[in-house]
Amino acid sequence: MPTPHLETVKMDELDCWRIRHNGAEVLVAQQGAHVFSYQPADAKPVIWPNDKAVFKQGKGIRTGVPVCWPWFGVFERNPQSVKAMRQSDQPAGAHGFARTAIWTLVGVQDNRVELALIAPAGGFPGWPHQVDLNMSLLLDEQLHIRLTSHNRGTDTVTISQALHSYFAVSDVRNVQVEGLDGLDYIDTADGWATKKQSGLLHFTAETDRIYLDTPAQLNIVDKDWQRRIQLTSEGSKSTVIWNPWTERAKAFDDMADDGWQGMLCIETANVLDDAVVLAPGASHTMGVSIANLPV
Ligand SMILES: O=P(O)(O)OC[C@H]1O[C@@H](O)[C@H](O)[C@@H](O)[C@@H]1O
Repeated sequence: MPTPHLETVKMDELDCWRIRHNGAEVLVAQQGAHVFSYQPADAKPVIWPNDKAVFKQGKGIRTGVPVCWPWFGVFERNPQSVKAMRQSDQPAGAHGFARTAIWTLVGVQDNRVELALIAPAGGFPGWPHQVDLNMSLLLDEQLHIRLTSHNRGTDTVTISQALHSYFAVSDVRNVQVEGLDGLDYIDTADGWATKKQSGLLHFTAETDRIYLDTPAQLNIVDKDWQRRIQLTSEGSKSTVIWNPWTERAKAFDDMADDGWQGMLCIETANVLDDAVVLAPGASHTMGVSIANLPV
């Protein structure tokens, strides 16, 4: 049963919950187990407040932390081992089906909420595997998000996935990302060319990159807002960094034309060679802890 820390709220068509702890607040939609707001006590929002986001059944929410699973991004760009898991003649939606599935609330304990997406008998439509998902949200001085995939079936299953987090920034042109220096990345906005990061990452154009062998800790340094968003990941060695910039932003009906300026996606991921292989009975947890710290 919900404790006083959890309250139900409705956002247009979607049932959602508000979690509160020591002045901090998180909002999560039942559809997609989708965190769409994280407001630490006495601070600016950490999640991008997109006033054009839509809360409709069957449609992804363009902010917060969409759960990309069991494939990431454009299906055809996934490793063959991930693509082989799907059995369907229908077009495959970008980022998989978990982000628009209806999850179940399975536990509430003080400042922790657990949601689950249990595979039906025979698996999911077009993806016939017995892999259950559990999402744990823990709110203390940070927000801790943990996504566990558990293979209950008898076949080995390979997935790619991401916690596709949209962060609020003062202006993406003025922030930097620490922790990537020297890493190889795939520049998907430049024909999937492999490149090497030199120094801090800053933003001057559309950015859509997959960083490989990423460390457990990355920081968004935002001097104008005098803050650092510290991301500490587990179970992930790849990170997607995305900002649509001017032209691509205009093509989205759920983003203002200038919305790209105030957002930055840093996506804790298991993609490309970092895809997860789940033997029968095996589990894998990918997570991120999000802290709002002074610069
Ligand atoms: O519009 P969607 O499906 O939510 O995807 C948004 C973006 O998600 C990012 O993860 C991808 O790298 C981008 O290529 C993509 O455009």
